[in-house]
Amino acid sequence: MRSVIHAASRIVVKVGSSLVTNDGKGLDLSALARWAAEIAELKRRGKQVVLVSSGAIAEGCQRLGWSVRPKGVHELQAAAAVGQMGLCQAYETAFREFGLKTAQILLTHEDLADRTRYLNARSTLTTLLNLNVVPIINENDTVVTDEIRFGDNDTLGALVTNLIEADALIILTDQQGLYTADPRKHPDAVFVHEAQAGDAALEDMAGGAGSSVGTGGMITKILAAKRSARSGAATVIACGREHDVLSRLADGEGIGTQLLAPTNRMAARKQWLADHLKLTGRIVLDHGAAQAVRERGTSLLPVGVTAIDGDFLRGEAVACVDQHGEEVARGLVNYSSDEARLIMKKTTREIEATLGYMVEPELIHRDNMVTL
Ligand SMILES: Nc1ncnc2c1ncn2[C@@H]1O[C@H](COP(=O)(O)OP(=O)(O)O)[C@@H](O)[C@H]1O
Ligand SMILES: N[C@@H](CCC(=O)OP(=O)(O)O)C(=O)O
Repeated sequence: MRSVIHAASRIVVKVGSSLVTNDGKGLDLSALARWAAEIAELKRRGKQVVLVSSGAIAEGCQRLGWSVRPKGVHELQAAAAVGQMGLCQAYETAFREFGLKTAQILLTHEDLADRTRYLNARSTLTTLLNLNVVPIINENDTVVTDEIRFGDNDTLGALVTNLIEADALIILTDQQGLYTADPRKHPDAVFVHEAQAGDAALEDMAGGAGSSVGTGGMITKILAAKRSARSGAATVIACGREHDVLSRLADGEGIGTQLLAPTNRMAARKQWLADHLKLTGRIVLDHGAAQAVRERGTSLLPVGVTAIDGDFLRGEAVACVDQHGEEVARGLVNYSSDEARLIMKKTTREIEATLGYMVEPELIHRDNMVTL
């Protein structure tokens, strides 16, 4: 098995809390120095690298002298604020050794869910890459509330992979990769060298976090691979403690678990829609409309809509469901929920007569829609 990393030119590397903080015992500075050396080597080979690093909360707890991770959101946020300083200082120092500049980017779910902020984040990241800077990304833990958290950085890594249309996501963790079951609990579990990202069988193999330091476990890594595959990016899950892991992957060595993506790449705009986690409403389609959207990817006309749930504005993202409540598609609406309620079930000709104007004949244009 030859590693896909050999041919990848833009790579997102995610390092988990369990590695960065040496199982919660403060930042593992020697590990950070090793990854900096390896990333510098990848850059020397002409690859662009974005680093997604966890560890702020664990480092913050260490600095605050808290031996047990607190449960309260505000304590966790305070710990993240303290720890993020340490994390950035450590990376800045480590990369400076190799003449590389770093940039801190803290993202929230909302930054990637909003079209304008998403495009801004993408432009800033690609500008930094063109300036030969290593962007170091973490979740903006201090401002997010529970409902909108990525929670684990595997999901964030996948969204960043899609955001910058990277060729590959490398998730470094404390295991060699994916096993058929959690090796901490099942020592006889078998190692999985290669699979298709999105294969449902993988989700059954993967369990939760093995330590009290990590948050997602293997399941979030498998789901991150599935998400990254939507933009055509492959994912490699490998052990961050393995000697020269990144350079060996770049040499083509088949270490870790390789999760392959289909070769056709979804257009960036549709990809963004698929990642648009925050939906503001629901549109119920009649049988014919659901079939047309599902099978032929057509635009959604008001005439095919039987109900509107929720309050949304023009341009917001909504789910399109069939009569059984099953999600068929997601898309950006051309009309607000108030307008949509007035024009649903009506033909194109009736839109202007009802509203006094017509923005577009479609409620959702197919260019702004992704079928699921
Ligand atoms: N099928 C599996 N294969 C490998 N590891 C698994 C599996 N299921 C659960 N795990 C657990 O997932 C852990 C890695 O996830 P996590 O602790 O969240 O680390 P990180 O901080 O790197 O994200 C492993 O230590 C392991 O115990
Ligand atoms: N943003 C958090 C990281 C969350 C987390 O632990 O993620 P993971 O490394 O996937 O287990 C932090 O920096 O502490």
